[in-house]
Amino acid sequence: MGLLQLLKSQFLSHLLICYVFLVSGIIINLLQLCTLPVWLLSKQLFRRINIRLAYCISSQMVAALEWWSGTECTLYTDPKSYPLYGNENAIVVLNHSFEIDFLCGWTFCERFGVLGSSKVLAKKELAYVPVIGWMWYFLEIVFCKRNWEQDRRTVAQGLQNLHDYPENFWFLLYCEGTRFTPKKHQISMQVAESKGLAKLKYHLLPRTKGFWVTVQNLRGTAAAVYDSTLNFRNNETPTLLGILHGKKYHADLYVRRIPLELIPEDEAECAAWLHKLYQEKDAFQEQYSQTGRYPAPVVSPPRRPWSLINWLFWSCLLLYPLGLLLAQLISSGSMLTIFTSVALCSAASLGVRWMIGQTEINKGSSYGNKERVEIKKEKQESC
Ligand SMILES: CC/C=C\C/C=C\C/C=C\C/C=C\C/C=C\C/C=C\CCC(=O)SCCNC(=O)CCNC(=O)[C@H](O)C(C)(C)COP(=O)(O)OP(=O)(O)OC[C@H]1O[C@@H](n2cnc3c(N)ncnc32)[C@H](O)[C@@H]1OP(=O)(O)O
Ligand SMILES: CCCCCCCCCCCCCCCC(=O)OC[C@@H](O)COP(=O)(O)O
Repeated sequence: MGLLQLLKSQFLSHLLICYVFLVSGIIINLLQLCTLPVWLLSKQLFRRINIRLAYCISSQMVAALEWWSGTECTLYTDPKSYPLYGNENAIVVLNHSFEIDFLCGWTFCERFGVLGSSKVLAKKELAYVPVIGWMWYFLEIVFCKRNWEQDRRTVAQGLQNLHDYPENFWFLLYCEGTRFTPKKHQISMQVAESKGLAKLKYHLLPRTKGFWVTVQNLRGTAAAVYDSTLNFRNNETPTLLGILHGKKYHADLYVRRIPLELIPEDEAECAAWLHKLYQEKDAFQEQYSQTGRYPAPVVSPPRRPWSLINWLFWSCLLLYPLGLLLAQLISSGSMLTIFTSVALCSAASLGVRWMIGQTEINKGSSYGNKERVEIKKEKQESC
């Protein structure tokens, strides 16, 4: 084992990375809070400042993926579409089977210069996650309760607000609505059967309402849908903990650019279009699992140094005072102070472990786990 590999496997390294992420994140969240009065003076200035502050947080996770774990991300796409990536607003549709799929998405955002402004239709629970969830408030991320009756107005309003967004953004939509598990797959295929839809092998049945409302509300704002299919080589199941331990993965992303005008306006036609898209995505997955390739050439953008520079900046800024504090603590010899410091470090470490838990599929929600009869019963009870 090399020295670097040894360093990556050490608990102390992980503790320091988490410390930098958590403390810098909270400082940035506080700075974001201070930008609120700017909204009253200039909404666009507020947005531009918050794009940059958000970049300082999300790019730390990208740096962990690209520079700490050395994970490689390969893009397969049509070379004619390539120059448009990062230079237009787009709706990204991505399969939802991996714990770090969002992080690979962020990596591509970083490489095409839209990381700070990237958006997602996120479940409401994520809004309460410190650092990331709080950062999202200031980025005008659209949250949903995964209950159409409650979401239809708020989601449409959130999307309308993005009409005059001052910088290019990608809006990520996981149409499956939840991470893939064998049980959720089995239940969603029962729904597909009952609706006379073709069965999917690698995806859950897509939820069509969020897609339709997104396309309708971003017409004139977004130029295209980027249909994206992500896989990892060697059947790996990557995790955020793996990244933290410096494990290297290799992600392959296939992107097709579909102009927004090609998507039907009528709700039922739009839903049928999405179901067809997922059948095509399923075929790409099948091809990938058989051949390890997608039907497009490799046009990979290289990783950029900015995420690493940002990470080194925050590390230097926060590790220096930590070192001084530790030295003072040890020389003070006060057991109470040492005990309090150890307790604080443990609490911070547990806090980050809880945040990482949010990305773990086995700790995922029960959404999509229930039979249709149960859902109907719950909806009737809540009425
Ligand atoms: C060049 C490079 C290109 C690309 C790079 C890639 C990506 C980078 C881009 C951006 C990155 C940005 C940010 C990333 C950072 C972090 C992201 C992290 C995570 C956040 C993700 C989430 O939180 S996912 C969860 C939330 N999102 C969604 O749920 C979206 C999808 N859902 C919907 O659209 C839903 O319709 C809804 C949420 C709007 C409403 O929910 P509801 O449950 O009420 O849905 P429906 O009305 O659709 O459901 C009822 C109908 O569904 C049928 N049904 C019942 N059971 C099932 C089942 N198990 N499966 C499928 N369908 C089911 C039911 O029969 C109902 O049908 P009807 O016919 O009666 O309507
Ligand atoms: C520098 C690195 C330091 C590591 C710090 C860890 C920080 C953790 C950040 C948590 C980010 C949360 C994003 C979670 C995205 C996600 O994957 O959400 C799941 C939902 O789609 C669907 O949920 P479900 O229905 O439960 O499958």
